[in-house]
Amino acid sequence: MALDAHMQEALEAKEREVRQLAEGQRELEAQLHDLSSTQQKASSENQQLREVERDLAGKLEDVRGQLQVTRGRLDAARGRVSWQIEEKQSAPRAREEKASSGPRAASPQEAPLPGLFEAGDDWDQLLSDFGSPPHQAMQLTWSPPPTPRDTSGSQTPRVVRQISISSPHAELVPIGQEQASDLDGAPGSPSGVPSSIKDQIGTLEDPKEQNNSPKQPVDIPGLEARPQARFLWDLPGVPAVEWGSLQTPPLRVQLAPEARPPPQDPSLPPQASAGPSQQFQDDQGPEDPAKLPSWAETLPQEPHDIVVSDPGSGSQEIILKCLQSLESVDEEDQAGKEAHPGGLQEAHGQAPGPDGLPASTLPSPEAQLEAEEGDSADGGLQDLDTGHPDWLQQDGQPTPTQSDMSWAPVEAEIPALGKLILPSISAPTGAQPGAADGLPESTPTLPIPAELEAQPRPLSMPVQSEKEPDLLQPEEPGVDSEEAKLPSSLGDPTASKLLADPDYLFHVVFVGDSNVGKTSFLHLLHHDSFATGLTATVGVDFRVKSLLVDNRCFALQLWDTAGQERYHSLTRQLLRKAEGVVLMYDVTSRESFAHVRYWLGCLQDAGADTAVILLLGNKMDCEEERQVPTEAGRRLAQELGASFSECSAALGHNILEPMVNLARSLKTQEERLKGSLVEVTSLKPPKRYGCCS
Ligand SMILES: Nc1nc2c(ncn2[C@@H]2O[C@H](COP(=O)(O)OP(=O)(O)OP(=O)(O)O)[C@@H](O)[C@H]2O)c(=O)[nH]1
Repeated sequence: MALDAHMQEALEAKEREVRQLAEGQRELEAQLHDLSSTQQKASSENQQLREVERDLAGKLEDVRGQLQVTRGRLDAARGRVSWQIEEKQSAPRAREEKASSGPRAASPQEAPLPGLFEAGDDWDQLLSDFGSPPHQAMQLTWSPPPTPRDTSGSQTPRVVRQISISSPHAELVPIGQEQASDLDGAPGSPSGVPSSIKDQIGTLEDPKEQNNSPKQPVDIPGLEARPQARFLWDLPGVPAVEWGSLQTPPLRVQLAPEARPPPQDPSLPPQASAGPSQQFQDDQGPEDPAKLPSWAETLPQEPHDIVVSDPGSGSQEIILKCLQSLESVDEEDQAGKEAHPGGLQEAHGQAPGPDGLPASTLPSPEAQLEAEEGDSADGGLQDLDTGHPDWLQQDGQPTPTQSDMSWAPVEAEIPALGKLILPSISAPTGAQPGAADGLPESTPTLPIPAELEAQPRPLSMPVQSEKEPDLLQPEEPGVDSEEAKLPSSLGDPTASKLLADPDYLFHVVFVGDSNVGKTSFLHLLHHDSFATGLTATVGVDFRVKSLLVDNRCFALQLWDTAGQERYHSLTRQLLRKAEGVVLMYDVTSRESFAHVRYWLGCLQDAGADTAVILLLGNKMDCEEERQVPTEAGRRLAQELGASFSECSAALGHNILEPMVNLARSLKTQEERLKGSLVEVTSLKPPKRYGCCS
């Protein structure tokens, strides 16, 4: 019985436990239910949040796109407005200058356009700046900003090249008249620069000083008035024969003055570190505008002249301005052509100012490119040959032309040139003492332009003076001098003929991130010297390189674009006409390599699908800092269907060879395209005429 009673109690206790457990289970189930409903709510909220996020991202993207468009428009508007302001201001300024006695030194205060091209531009502020008349007369010059060295500021732009554009005309004639009696023929002294001008450009006569001095904008009153001036590609009514013809007055070469560097402005951004390239700049000590290249200008006296002061930048300023006024130019140009074939002032409704170039004189790059194409179709390639003196260096002895006889009277006889061929102009040996004399590298130094590039009609490019020591050819590995060479001499009739009538002309655009070395590469290609302290490219620049490859003369019009983002829209414009594209990256910068795809996208956007692409990794001399293996470059090139090469602009490795290969590829591509064109046309049914015809 006792056992039964115990059992009974135990059973009851168990039952109680079971009941408690069941209750606990119910509670837990209830909690679970609560939790799952909470979870459901949370997940639905999550879902909503995700949708909202997606919405916001889309809107953000839209806003970004709009911002970009707005930026582009502001950029274009800013360019136009600044030009218009300059034009308005230039007339009174010119009068002031005439009234003032003595040479007018470039004033750093008045040099830069307000805030132009600064990274942290407040666009509204800029526009309002442009909208309100400045207190000081603005001049057609951009001064380089002071360049305090700060290696930490890698994103800040390097010194912006100084730009000066004016349109001399009215006062060029007296200058030209003075010229005959005012040539000193001294090395480094440009021919045809009247003493008055020389006075104003101060240190011009001393080539060494020229090398050691910073580039300064110099306002030469005598070179500013040119009511009818038009840009090179836009010279209606100008007989082609006038350009480069030996019947025309000789080119006048004007070396820019070398002046003191502008006072340092602490508000301006420090110069960006160039990464591995720093070593080259460090050699120079604290960078100052002295490293900016000295410059030269050669002006054809008739009938339209453009003065561009920026060594090594060729037509950069002109093109930049053209691109800035892209939107308005076509109509205005058209109107101007109808109303006033000699110039575009009327189209703008502006009185011709003494030194102002109306904005309408700035054709779009497209117009320019088309003009060039038209010209080449019409009259061969004469106008595209810059007369670049590369071919003069075959024997290491530049041959002077009529234009530079006063510079280097002993060098050679004046070659007989084809009537449309503007002679190449070589600078005297003394023009760049640094390279030739073996001056220490620490001499401030930008490669002094000793080459005068001439752009004949209608590309009446300013002629630049830059020295071209004969370094490249011998150093160029892998390039057979028989296969790839520059025409030897203007005195050589074959060379002259080739230059006068190249077999091929191609537009090649160099693109790539800022600092990868595009300008350095091109500088080396043209001047056979590595340019230290180069400034960041502004807008675009172009030169023509003549190459003799496989017994064919190639004129490569090489466009150097600015890697800085603010100029990408300009680059995209150029890419539309590109036949060849050099996608350059820096082997020490993974980022620049990654951006190759971005540039390729730009190329595709521009519709230049048939362009021949060369992928070029620069700075291969910086092996220690290398971030992009050669193999990666090769693979990418394979993927893109591009040719590939690595080079070093600093050492001069692989400079000419890739260009030679590119020329060959361009030729092949052109032949291929021509072939397909023929096929298409031959498929056309013959024209049917009416029964009466
Ligand atoms: N070590 C080394 N430095 C180089 C080489 N090529 C160029 N640099 C340096 O790289 C820097 C940029 O060169 P740039 O030629 O101005 O570069 P870029 O691509 O034209 O730049 P943007 O004009 O801004 O587009 C300069 O400081 C050059 O001295 C090279 O082959 N080796």
